[in-house]
Amino acid sequence: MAGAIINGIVATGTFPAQQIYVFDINPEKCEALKQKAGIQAADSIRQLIEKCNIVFLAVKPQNFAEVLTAVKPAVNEKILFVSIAAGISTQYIVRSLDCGCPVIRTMPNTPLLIGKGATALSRTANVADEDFQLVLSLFSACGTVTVLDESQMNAVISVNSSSPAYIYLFAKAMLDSAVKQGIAADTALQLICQTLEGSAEMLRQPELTPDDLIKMVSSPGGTTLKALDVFYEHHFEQTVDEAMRACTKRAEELGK
Ligand SMILES: NC(=O)C1=CN([C@@H]2O[C@H](COP(=O)(O)OP(=O)(O)OC[C@H]3O[C@@H](n4cnc5c(N)ncnc54)[C@H](OP(=O)(O)O)[C@@H]3O)[C@@H](O)[C@H]2O)C=CC1
Ligand SMILES: O=C(O)[C@@H]1CCC=N1
Repeated sequence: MAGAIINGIVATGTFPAQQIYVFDINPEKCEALKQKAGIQAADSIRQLIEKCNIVFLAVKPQNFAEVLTAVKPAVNEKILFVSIAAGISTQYIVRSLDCGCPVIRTMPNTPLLIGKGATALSRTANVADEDFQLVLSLFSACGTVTVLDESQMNAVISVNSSSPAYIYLFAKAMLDSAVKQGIAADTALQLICQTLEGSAEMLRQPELTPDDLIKMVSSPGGTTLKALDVFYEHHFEQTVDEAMRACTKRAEELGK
């Protein structure tokens, strides 16, 4: 994800590459990011903290304790932290650093790689408006941004951030079925992608609800109703609800 964010920021010229530093515990990944995006590499977390006044925390939630322990000796209240980690609260970051640093908690998604991300953000009360606007502009350079209360930041993972995986799974299942029914995979993929894009655009029409849209497709006595019958028989909506709640539960566990 760090790579996706850096590439987005550099590609859109939102921030000069020479002013961006990266540190990854794996020197090869660090070098690859440096070469690909034309940015600088720091030798250690400490050096990174000393060079930067906005620090993105982009490690897995399981690595947060060790990273914050390494950050703590060099931290000061002027550094703004931007976390992209699932489940990690701003309170946890502030408490671990034992410093009243401003913190922005974000939840981006992988379509950010192609400038089509959807990022949710929340902030601690001491984040300056101009700093928040700057971080909003970094993410909005690679997609849309939505500001939420932090209390919603675990649940939103299931909505925008883990959800690309459910959509890819659905697309894969459609693709497999299309191939089994004799349609060439590349043809089916094009049709599925255009259908997903078109359907998303239809969902954006404020006067049409998802139920209205389902009705528009479902001719009486026709094919769609037969397909929907199978989905309902297999409790499709309940399955999606259970999956999204499992996602949120895992975020809560990761934050403990
Ligand atoms: N993937 C996604 O779609 C999304 C991910 N996120 C969040 O982004 C974060 C990163 O996820 P993702 O990019 O998938 O994970 P990755 O494992 O790909 O990236 C994290 C990187 O941090 C490195 N790392 C581990 N420990 C340290 C350390 N102590 N100091 C410096 N670097 C370290 C890892 O190295 P190593 O591999 O050796 O451990 C790895 O290269 C997570 O918190 C996740 O919740 C948020 C939204 C979407
Ligand atoms: O699977 C994960 O934990 C991360 C967070 C959201 C998307 N990927």
